[in-house]
Amino acid sequence: MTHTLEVDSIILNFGLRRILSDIYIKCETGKITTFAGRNGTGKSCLLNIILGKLAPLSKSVRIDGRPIKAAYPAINYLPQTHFVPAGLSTRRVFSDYQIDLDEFLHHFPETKNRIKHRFRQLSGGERRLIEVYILIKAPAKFTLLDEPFSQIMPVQVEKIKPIIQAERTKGFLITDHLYKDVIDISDNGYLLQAGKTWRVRDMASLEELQARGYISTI
Ligand SMILES: Nc1ncnc2c1ncn2[C@@H]1O[C@H](COP(=O)(O)OP(=O)(O)OP(=O)(O)O)[C@@H](O)[C@H]1O
Repeated sequence: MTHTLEVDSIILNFGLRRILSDIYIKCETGKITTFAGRNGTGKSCLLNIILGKLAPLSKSVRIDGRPIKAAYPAINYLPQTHFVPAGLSTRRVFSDYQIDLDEFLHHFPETKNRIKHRFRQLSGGERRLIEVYILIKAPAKFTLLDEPFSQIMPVQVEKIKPIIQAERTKGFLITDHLYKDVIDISDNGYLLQAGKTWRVRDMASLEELQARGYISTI
């Protein structure tokens, strides 16, 4: 059965400044949805509204047509900042989140010698890789990934993309400035500009994103 996450009727102001006003996003299980937009347009704010962490003047967040009272456990979220407690041993991180360490090492054998360290002893990129992997694998109907590819080595980004694609029971909503990587795996997408979302009919052609000035035509 396909599940649907829909967001609309959002009005968000900070002081006199209107950040979000004309929003519609639909995310379905089995699909990867890109949520693009320039710095400061309000992408993280919208993700936080979906999660119930930020209260706008109005909002409607629905799963299968019904307004949700709480995001957890249906919706998981990868923030831009590190979320795993740094004092844990790296092995403990995998066991606490109930994620198969051997499978992770199968995908990323280059990290094998790093697993014996505490999480805080890993580099920012190594921590980010593990946090992204945990969120991709953790059970949820919908997973919101805020900038999952930043800080991660390009060769590892190439490995992460098919891992996301393989999680076909989930719906992913992904924002990332490395738009080529997200578009590469996305089924549909939206562009946030001037407080409004625009549905992008054909992400792969890049023409609509160029026409709206999100990416350069060169
Ligand atoms: N608590 C707040 N008070 C006032 N302004 C805020 C607050 N939080 C965010 N903003 C402003 O709202 C705008 C949208 O912020 P947001 O972080 O959602 O942008 P973004 O699209 O996620 O940016 P980026 O791509 O750089 O992460 C920004 O101009 C930001 O400065």
